Amino acid sequence: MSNHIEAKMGDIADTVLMPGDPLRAKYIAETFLENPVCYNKVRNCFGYTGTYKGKRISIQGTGMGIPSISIYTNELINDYGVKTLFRVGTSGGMSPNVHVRDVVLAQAATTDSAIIHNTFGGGIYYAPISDFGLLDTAYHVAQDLKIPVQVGNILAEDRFYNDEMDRQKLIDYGVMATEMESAALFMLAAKYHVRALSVLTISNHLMTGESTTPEEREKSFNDMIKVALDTAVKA
Ligand SMILES: O=P(O)(O)O[C@H]1O[C@H](CO)[C@@H](O)[C@H]1O
Ligand SMILES: O=c1cc[nH]c(=O)[nH]1
Repeated sequence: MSNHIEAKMGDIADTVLMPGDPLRAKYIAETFLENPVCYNKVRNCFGYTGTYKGKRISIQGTGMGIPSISIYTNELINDYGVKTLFRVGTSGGMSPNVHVRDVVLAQAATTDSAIIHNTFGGGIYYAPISDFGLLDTAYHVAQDLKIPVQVGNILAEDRFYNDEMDRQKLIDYGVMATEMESAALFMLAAKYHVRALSVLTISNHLMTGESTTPEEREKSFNDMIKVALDTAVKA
């Protein structure tokens, strides 16, 4: 048991998919895993372990934002020995090159997070990046599955509602889409020498106004999940 997860040691696999929405964790476990067992209901941040194509995999909801995912990432790594972490989340499109329902592999996560800056202090602006091995495998898994993916820099921002961000400048510098967690996931994975990747689905587009329904955000986006699960099996 850790501060926010009631699982016993050994209940959680060494590879974990991490959706922000705990109900998406339930959906993934019940839809994709064989023999899913729920190991966590603390704060309704559901966690499940089962098998996928013979590999033991866990799915852990993380809640929204860098403070919340940082708690689960720290505890999964340090209290349960997790070695490979995939965020599977929704993301707001920014670049005109991405569209609703597209899958994005986050190569790096630009951020305005004070947590990241305060970790280093001074004039350091740390560049959180995903694990290249996972990124490479996910890219080729997606090609094999004939699921189009875009790879590149995303934004992990502290505020969902943020009308002060100069989004056009970020787009001009190659940032494709925004979400709220990947920078912390990548930084903590680097700190503890484990592997992390974010596989995202564009749920809405901030510049064009395209959108999806809350039900679709909870229950669909199966392409993203298949890419993450098949990468977990191969990586
Ligand atoms: O769909 P999830 O994984 O929660 O991710 C995105 O959705 C939430 C905002 O609605 C934030 O957590 C953001 O990163
Ligand atoms: O953080 C997020 C996630 C999805 N869509 C957004 O606009 N922002």
